[in-house]
Amino acid sequence: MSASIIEKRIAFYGAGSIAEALVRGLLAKQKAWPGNLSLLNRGGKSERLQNLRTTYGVRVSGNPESKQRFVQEADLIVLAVKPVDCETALLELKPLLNENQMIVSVVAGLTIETIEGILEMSMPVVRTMPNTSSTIGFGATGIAFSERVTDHQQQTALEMFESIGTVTVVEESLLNVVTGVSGSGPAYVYFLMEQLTAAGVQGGMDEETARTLTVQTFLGAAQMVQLTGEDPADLRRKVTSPNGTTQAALDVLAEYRFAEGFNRAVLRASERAAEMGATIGRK
Ligand SMILES: NC(=O)C1=CN([C@@H]2O[C@H](COP(=O)(O)OP(=O)(O)OC[C@H]3O[C@@H](n4cnc5c(N)ncnc54)[C@H](O)[C@@H]3O)[C@@H](O)[C@H]2O)C=CC1
Ligand SMILES: O=C(O)[C@@H]1CCC=N1
Repeated sequence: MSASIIEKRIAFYGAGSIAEALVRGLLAKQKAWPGNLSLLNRGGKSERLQNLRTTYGVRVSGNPESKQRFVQEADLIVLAVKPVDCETALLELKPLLNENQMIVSVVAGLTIETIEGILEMSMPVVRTMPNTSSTIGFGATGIAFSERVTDHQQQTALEMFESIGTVTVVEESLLNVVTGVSGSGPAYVYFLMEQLTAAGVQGGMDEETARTLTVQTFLGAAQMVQLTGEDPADLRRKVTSPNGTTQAALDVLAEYRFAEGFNRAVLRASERAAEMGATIGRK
């Protein structure tokens, strides 16, 4: 059997933000045919599903019968519902699955053991933590495989996520930390961008000018790290003239214990992933 992702039929169980990000990324990179992708949601003819069909040309369904058919026909089932909806979703999937298919979960905190426990069958399970930048091919995904995943299936899953960004294979126990760092990470970056723009506006700039300067600053800084290979701490020191403006700003951040707060925030996200995961299947 071919490992190539383009030949696979993929059913996304849950048609929310991350499912759309993955679909858009795969289609943009021509790693999937729209006719091989189905986006399945709860509820009948929702406006969201119709929009997804119109925008991407994919198959969509919120109707239990056609949802079942799309799942049964699929090679890969991407579980993309909120943690709170996982148990119900897995119980709906259970009678429809066979061992030649592969489950690819993107759910924060949900362990391979919990998935296997709810399904009560030995399916190949891939646990991942992508992020929404996958939409534009700049995703960062952490990935771990259950013992049942064959080498071929690993290649298929890796190809899927490599086509929309970088992929890092990790021990499953690290995936909650991956969630804190890169799964939730884009939100921290957007938050910083919001603050930088707002400060520019407060200083007297118009919104557009502040936003243009902010976006280019983030793009430039990320590219500097990637293209020079230099340590961010060294690059930071090069911006920071002794007793200059940057030092003055960093002193204020230290006064507000920004580093400590930020570190706590990321670790709290990881903890939260574990907490959410622990509630699944314990009803
Ligand atoms: N949004 C993000 O940046 C990321 C999210 N994730 C994970 O992806 C999962 C989904 O997150 P989002 O896309 O943000 O959520 P979302 O709320 O946008 O989408 C979830 C979708 O699942 C549907 N759904 C719920 N129960 C269902 C069922 N039984 N059958 C079919 N569809 C059902 C809902 O109607 C909703 O459209 C979460 O578990 C989250 O941890 C992972 C990485 C990044
Ligand atoms: O906020 C959340 O729970 C999800 C997981 C990673 C990003 N969004």
